[in-house]
Amino acid sequence: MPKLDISLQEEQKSFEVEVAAIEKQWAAPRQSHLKRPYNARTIAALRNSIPAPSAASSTQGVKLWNQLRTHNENGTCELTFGTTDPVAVSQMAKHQQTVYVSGALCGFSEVALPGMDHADYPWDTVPKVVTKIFKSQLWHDQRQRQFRLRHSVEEREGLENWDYLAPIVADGDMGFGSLTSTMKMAREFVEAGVAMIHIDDLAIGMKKFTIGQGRTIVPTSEYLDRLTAVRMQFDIMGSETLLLCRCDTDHSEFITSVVDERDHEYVLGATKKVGPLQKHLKDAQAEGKDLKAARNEWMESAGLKTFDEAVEAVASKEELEAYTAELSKQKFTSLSTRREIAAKTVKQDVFFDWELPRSSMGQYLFKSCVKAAVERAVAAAPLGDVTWARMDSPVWKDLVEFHTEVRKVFPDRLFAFGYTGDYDFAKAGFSEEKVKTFHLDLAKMGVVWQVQPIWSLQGLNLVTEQFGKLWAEEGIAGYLRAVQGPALSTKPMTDGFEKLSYCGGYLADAFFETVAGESITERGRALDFKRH
Ligand SMILES: C[C@](O)(C(=O)O)[C@H](CC(=O)O)C(=O)O
Repeated sequence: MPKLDISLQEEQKSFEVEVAAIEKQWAAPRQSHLKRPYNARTIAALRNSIPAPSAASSTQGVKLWNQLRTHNENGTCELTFGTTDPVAVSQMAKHQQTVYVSGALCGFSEVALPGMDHADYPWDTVPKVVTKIFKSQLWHDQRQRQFRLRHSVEEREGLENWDYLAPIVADGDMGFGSLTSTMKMAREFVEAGVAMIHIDDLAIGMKKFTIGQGRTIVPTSEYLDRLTAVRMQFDIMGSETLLLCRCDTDHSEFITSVVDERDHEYVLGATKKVGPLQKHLKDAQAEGKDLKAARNEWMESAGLKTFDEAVEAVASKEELEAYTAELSKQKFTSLSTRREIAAKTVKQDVFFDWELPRSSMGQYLFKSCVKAAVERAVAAAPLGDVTWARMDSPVWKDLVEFHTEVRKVFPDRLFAFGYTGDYDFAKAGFSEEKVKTFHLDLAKMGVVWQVQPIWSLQGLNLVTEQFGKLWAEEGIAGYLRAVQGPALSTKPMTDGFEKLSYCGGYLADAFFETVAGESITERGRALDFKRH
């Protein structure tokens, strides 16, 4: 094998040049808000000796960044939706600035074995869909450009000119494994041309949106490690790709471990001297009792509380004040320190055991609240560009609290928000008027990117069902009335077979012409002009 033809001095010099370039990129306005736990020298040494294929992702990332910053300045927002279909994406170009590739949708329509969104599909499923979508965008961009440029400058004035290259935002779920799988996934996304990916704090295999029970988050430290792994991979590739820090802390019921003291405030323990939950369940099983009922019975008997609530339950007013005053001297306090403070400030013994309620898989019970989500979002913010606290329902008070509190620490923070298909706005107390301005009210708090992630599931299902009925009942007459007619007469025209432009006929002709000369397509075009 030939050796690299480079002297030691040249090698060192090119390394120093690379380090300087990285430092310059990190200091530029696009990235200056990011704080890494590593330095440019470490990253430069982790790079290949030729540039990584990240140009498209960088271009799209910067484009998205500028779009979002502009929305932020104007108090407006981008409203997009999720799809995995290139045809749908081509129409989105007319009304949306961005495209969302949803993991849930990929899990329904892009895998051999579909299923409910438990993020249980292979780790490269979503990156592959991004590849498909981005290539389709490039194709539309190319065929539109070629179509336009075969016309004179004057003629072009009246031709469509859409921005087909809408930045793609994609679902990276929880990173799909350890640090190296998270890095591989991030790399595939960048190579696919993604503009932004989101990474959440759910435990692997613990995304449960069906029965609700059992949604589990990882410790703050593990969440930050995931985000750092993605950031590092972006840096190794020198890409400008955006990282959206999503946290699913809202309504999570468990946490996998108590290794990080930042989470201790929210872990629930038994405050009554009961036996362990697992033993109670085993006994119930042996006796043939209903396990769900047995679990509920145990939960009620255990007096579940956080440590602070346990203190509050036994302390006098003065003792509680002394406890709280001592506690507020530091930002995060571990359980053992909390115990020490309680021992000093509260006369009565505080019984609290977070081991007793642990699940059969070892999870601890977690009491989710907006404050916990805010703390995670604040800890994560320096690693990413945008923040999203996924919420199960649109509780306006919580939304205001979350975004206001994060902005107290990061005044320019950009946020994302996801509308799930079954949000019950009426139940959440919204009037019709308030729903109408909901997205704009959110935008005023910096929520500049808003997505209906699963439109393809709810919307496309609905449209397909309606069309299926019409077609079965009315045949071609129904088709002409409800589909072909409006598609051909809508202005701007819904792409379909418009002058062979949308379907790429002229682009294919251009390839033939370039290779074999004009004559090869003459007959075909003559026929085409007759048709239109
Ligand atoms: C955004 C999401 O991650 C997705 O996969 O599309 C889902 C969507 C949903 O459940 O509506 C999520 O919010 O977790």
